[in-house]
Amino acid sequence: MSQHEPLKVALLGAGSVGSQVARLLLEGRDELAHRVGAELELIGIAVRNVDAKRDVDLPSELFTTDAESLIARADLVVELIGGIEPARTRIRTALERGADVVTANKALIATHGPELFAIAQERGAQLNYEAAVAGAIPIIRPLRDSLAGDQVTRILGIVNGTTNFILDRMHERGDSPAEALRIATELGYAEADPTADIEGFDAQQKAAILASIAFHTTVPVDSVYREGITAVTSEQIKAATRAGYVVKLLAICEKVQNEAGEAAVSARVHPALVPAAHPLAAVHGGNNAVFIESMAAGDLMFYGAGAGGVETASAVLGDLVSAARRQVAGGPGLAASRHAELPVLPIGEVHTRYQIALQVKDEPGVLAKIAGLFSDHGVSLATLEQSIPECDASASHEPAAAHATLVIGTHLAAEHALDAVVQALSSDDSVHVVTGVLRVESAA
Ligand SMILES: NC(=O)C1=CN([C@@H]2O[C@H](COP(=O)(O)OP(=O)(O)OC[C@H]3O[C@@H](n4cnc5c(N)ncnc54)[C@H](O)[C@@H]3O)[C@@H](O)[C@H]2O)C=CC1
Ligand SMILES: N[C@@H](CC=O)C(=O)O
Ligand code: NA
Repeated sequence: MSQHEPLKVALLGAGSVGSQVARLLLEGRDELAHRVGAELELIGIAVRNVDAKRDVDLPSELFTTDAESLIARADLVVELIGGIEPARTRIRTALERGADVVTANKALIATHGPELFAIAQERGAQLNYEAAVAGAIPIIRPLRDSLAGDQVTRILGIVNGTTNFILDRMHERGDSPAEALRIATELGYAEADPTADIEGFDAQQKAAILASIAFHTTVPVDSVYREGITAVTSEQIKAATRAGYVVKLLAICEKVQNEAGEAAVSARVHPALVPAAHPLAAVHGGNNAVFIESMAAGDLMFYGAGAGGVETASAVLGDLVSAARRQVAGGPGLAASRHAELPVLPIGEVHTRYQIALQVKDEPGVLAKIAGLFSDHGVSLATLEQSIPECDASASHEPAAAHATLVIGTHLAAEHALDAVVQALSSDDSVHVVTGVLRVESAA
């Protein structure tokens, strides 16, 4: 590993996201050091009350109420206190010192982004904010970097996990909005003041950030039309369901033409009916999804956890590692780290489930024999479907074809074991032919 000095990381805030960032930084210290080329040393966590009870057990000596002196010693500052002040002043101080900053604070980026980016640029520092929009989902970087050569025409998405959770609960379980919000808050999805979620302010800030990046334009938060979900009733949800729709809080950012036919930007956030068959209708709980339409790439879709402490911490750490790599390398850093050098499994050692179709003799004892061939190789059967071809008596005087088609589903098995079963089946005199093997894949 490189001999680069450890990089000092100051964390501001130890709430839902901050405490998870601290935990992942401490638990992943060695691995992160390999990825960065230097240790990421968590030098302290600035909080309001060092004795407050927290969900995550963190070393008490890390806590301080003196954020200023922590920032003064840091190479990288992670701001996770939220809101405008003192977050804005702390980030300004850090950037003015030349430290890189990572934040999840969409309220701040949407309202004071230009001022902070200007300081960052002037001081040669980075201000990363992937977690500010759609939590764990990589969306800022793809929009800003990967699509930098394309023309984005429209963004349509669910960008607030709390309201998606509430609407989903109202729709799926008939929960009251208040009960659903209580659970969303317990799960760490809601803002410190959940009015930001339910009245659509949070989604409005995210829409302003997305539209600004996508359309290379300053999109003030107040120019984004906003309606929250507080006026959505369970009767409306039921009526929407009957008509084949689902109610979702959408953020829609578009490149349009104004009445004079000139290019313009429109951004709005409001509840809307989405057809039940639309992919957005299948976004449940605290998840988010963002569709991007662009001239060259066409349609792209991003989906995943839009809220939650540990999920959001993933995006924060990604930003942190990226900034730290630049500090170590004096540039973008490693294109791809290879330090783990794990063995790559041959296909025979891969475990999956299988569906095997075969034609067998239609006679007594065959099924038991075939089941035996599977169990001889340690492959256990999950499903078995048998069909016998119908015989058209008027077309032929021959006896009915004495074979049956079997479709067998297995539980998880190693590929080499499955190969052995197929070989055994192929050479068994009860089997006419193994007609096909498909692997059955599903989410982990
Ligand atoms: N919770 C989530 O799912 C997501 C949150 N975010 C953003 O991440 C940031 C943090 O959010 P959460 O962790 O959920 O909030 P939180 O309310 O759980 O945590 C904020 C913490 O900062 C502390 N704090 C407030 N003022 C402080 C100060 N002056 N100095 C030190 N600590 C102070 C609070 O006591 C609290 O412990 C916010 O900007 C939020 O919008 C972004 C994406 C997802
Ligand atoms: N409160 C926000 C948290 C993530 O940005 C949400 O519910 O989406
Ligand atoms: Na994100």
